Amino acid sequence: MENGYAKYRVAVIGSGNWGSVASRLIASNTAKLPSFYDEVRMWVFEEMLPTGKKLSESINQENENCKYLPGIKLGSNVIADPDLESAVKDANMLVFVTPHQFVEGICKKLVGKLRPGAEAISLIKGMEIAVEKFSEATIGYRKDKEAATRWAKLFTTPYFLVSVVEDIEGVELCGTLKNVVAIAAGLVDGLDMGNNTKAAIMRIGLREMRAFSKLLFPSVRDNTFFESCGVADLITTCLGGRNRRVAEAFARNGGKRSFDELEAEMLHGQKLQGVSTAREVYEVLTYRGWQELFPLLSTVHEICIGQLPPTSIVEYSEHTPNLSIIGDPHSDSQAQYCQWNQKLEDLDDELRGLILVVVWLLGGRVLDLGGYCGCINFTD
Ligand SMILES: NC(=O)C1=CN([C@@H]2O[C@H](COP(=O)(O)OP(=O)(O)OC[C@H]3O[C@@H](n4cnc5c(N)ncnc54)[C@H](O)[C@@H]3O)[C@@H](O)[C@H]2O)C=CC1
Ligand SMILES: O=C(CO)COP(=O)(O)O
Repeated sequence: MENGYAKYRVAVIGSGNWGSVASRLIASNTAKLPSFYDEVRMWVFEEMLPTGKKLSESINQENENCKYLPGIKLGSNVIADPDLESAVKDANMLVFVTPHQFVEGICKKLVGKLRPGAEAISLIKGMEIAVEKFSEATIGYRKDKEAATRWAKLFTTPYFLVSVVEDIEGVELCGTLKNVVAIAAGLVDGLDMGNNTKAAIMRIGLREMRAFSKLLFPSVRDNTFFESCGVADLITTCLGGRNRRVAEAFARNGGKRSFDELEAEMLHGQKLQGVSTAREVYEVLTYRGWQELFPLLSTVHEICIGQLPPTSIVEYSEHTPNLSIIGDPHSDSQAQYCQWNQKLEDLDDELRGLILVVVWLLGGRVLDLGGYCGCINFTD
């Protein structure tokens, strides 16, 4: 008996492409592991199929999600349930896997409806695992390694390796931000600029992902970007994902057809995350005055809303004098900052914080990256 529960009961909230894959994966484990109930309830956002049948009914009859994961059996212990409350009411392990724009509304409906002590995970990673090709993922956790390991057990199969990392914000931001970089990669493809340019965009994108994450959350670890959720997911999404594909079409059309229009036409109900994420990131950058530090992330949004042409994706670099300060504090060209940073790093946290505040009050530009490095830029 763990956490007061004899057994764990899993509900999956979402039944799109990844939601269906995740349900299948989990159900293959719950059927085998004695600490879990076999049944996995999958909440389905109800839709009418062209046949006139409801999606949830079709899934339960065919054991297949013919709209979002056709041709793959989910496992007889996956039960589709269009009623959110009923799908979660007995569960003590909840797996959230809907497009992020719907999460808030769903959570509001769940208030007061969950079992006390229920745990939840948000899924942000995944590849072609429904057909059992080798793949991997990362789970971020804060403090409770035992719970993280339990979640990893629920997902791990011989073809899907799951690691756990004590860096919840880093893992979350990797999954979020790489979709913006994937838009940039797709634009490069649509402009027929070739692999060297695309590799450069991916490198700059990864660097901005890391810098942005560390500025927002100083606890974020460098190593997280070398886990599956970082560089591996970035590569796969930039080579083959939906964001990349739709961005390529956007660039081929010279930006004349909107992302919304292309998404509806090309994805048949699946949702892009990169365009709305770019907008949300841009809001943070504008609010904090960080736009020029993150030219790639900023430019993607400005292209998406038609403020800049798709070609701008490769035209911003000359305006980026400060990026290396954050992305690579040890680069030769930034020696003066490094000296400052090294001195700051040697100080204890309180004193360093005090110095940074004083510099800020004197009008200097301060980037406090916590234990990693505190940066002062007097020249901006
Ligand atoms: N497909 C993939 O390979 C991966 C996706 N993810 C992430 O998982 C999340 C879910 O993606 P997918 O499962 O691929 O979904 P999807 O993009 O394949 O499907 C869209 C889903 O949204 C549902 N939906 C539409 N309107 C809705 C509404 N008003 N309220 C609630 N749901 C609504 C649809 O019924 C469908 O289930 C996304 O954040 C995505 O970035 C993460 C890893 C891999
Ligand atoms: O969010 C996703 C994977 O994490 C899905 O996006 P892509 O299909 O563009 O890779």
